[in-house]
Amino acid sequence: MTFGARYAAALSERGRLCAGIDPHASLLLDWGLNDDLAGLEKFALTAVEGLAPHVPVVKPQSAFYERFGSRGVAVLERVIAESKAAGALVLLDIKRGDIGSTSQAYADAYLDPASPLGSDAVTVSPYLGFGSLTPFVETATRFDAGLFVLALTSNKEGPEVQHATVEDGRSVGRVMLDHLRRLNEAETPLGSFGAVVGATIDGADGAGVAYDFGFNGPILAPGFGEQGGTSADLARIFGAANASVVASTSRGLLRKGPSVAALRDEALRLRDELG
Ligand SMILES: O=c1ccn([C@@H]2O[C@H](COP(=O)(O)O)[C@@H](O)[C@H]2O)c(=O)[nH]1
Repeated sequence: MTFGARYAAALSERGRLCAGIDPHASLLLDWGLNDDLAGLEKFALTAVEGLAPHVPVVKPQSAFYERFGSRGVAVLERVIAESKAAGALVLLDIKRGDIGSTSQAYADAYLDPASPLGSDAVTVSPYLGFGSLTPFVETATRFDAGLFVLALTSNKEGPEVQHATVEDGRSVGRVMLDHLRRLNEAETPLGSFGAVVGATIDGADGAGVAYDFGFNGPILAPGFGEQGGTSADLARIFGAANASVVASTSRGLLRKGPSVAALRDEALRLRDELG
């Protein structure tokens, strides 16, 4: 089953919340844990226990595990395995992108199910040119995995690059969405090539022209919660494409811990709010 098909099924079964599992040092301390390897492990696996059985997608942010070196990465491997076992799709947030030959090694590391870090999907950066992502696209296709391409990010600095225009007048963000539209053409129920579009953006390019998010692919909307994005913003930005959006929250949700029940209850509350 393709990633797009698994994603569509997961959203119809579990709603549209993506749970970010980001072990910030400050959150570890809030949970009464030390900012060390044992604290990381306790935090991450508690979050998995509270969230992964209930949400369609979990999104561990690799940086927070890499902070602890190889032993932190071993914790990330457990987060991936245990989240999958709980029935969630794992979207590993790595934002990788490089020349093609190196991209192939990243794709092998993160998309091959036989790899210890093999995930259902990863975030990738197209800013070495969309074509540099070809090894990711081919590897994702081979393994029925997915990609989420940074198109219109949630941070305020993004428009400097993403609203810049190319020769034919399209903004860079629109060019990325058009590439995804081509990759997802004719796929049912949904293609496997998604976009990252912040829940914080205003929905239009620098010239005020609204973006068309009907590219037949999954959409990850980070910035929901802590960064200010709301469910009303999602409806306004995405219109009919909102049905393919998972709204991603990390800190806002994780602050409800360390109680497993409180994490679950907040995830279910947000799921209901998102509709
Ligand atoms: O445009 C983007 C792309 C990715 N992110 C990531 O999402 C989470 C957001 O965490 P919050 O605590 O809910 O703010 C984090 O892992 C970012 O690296 C993003 O925020 N914006």
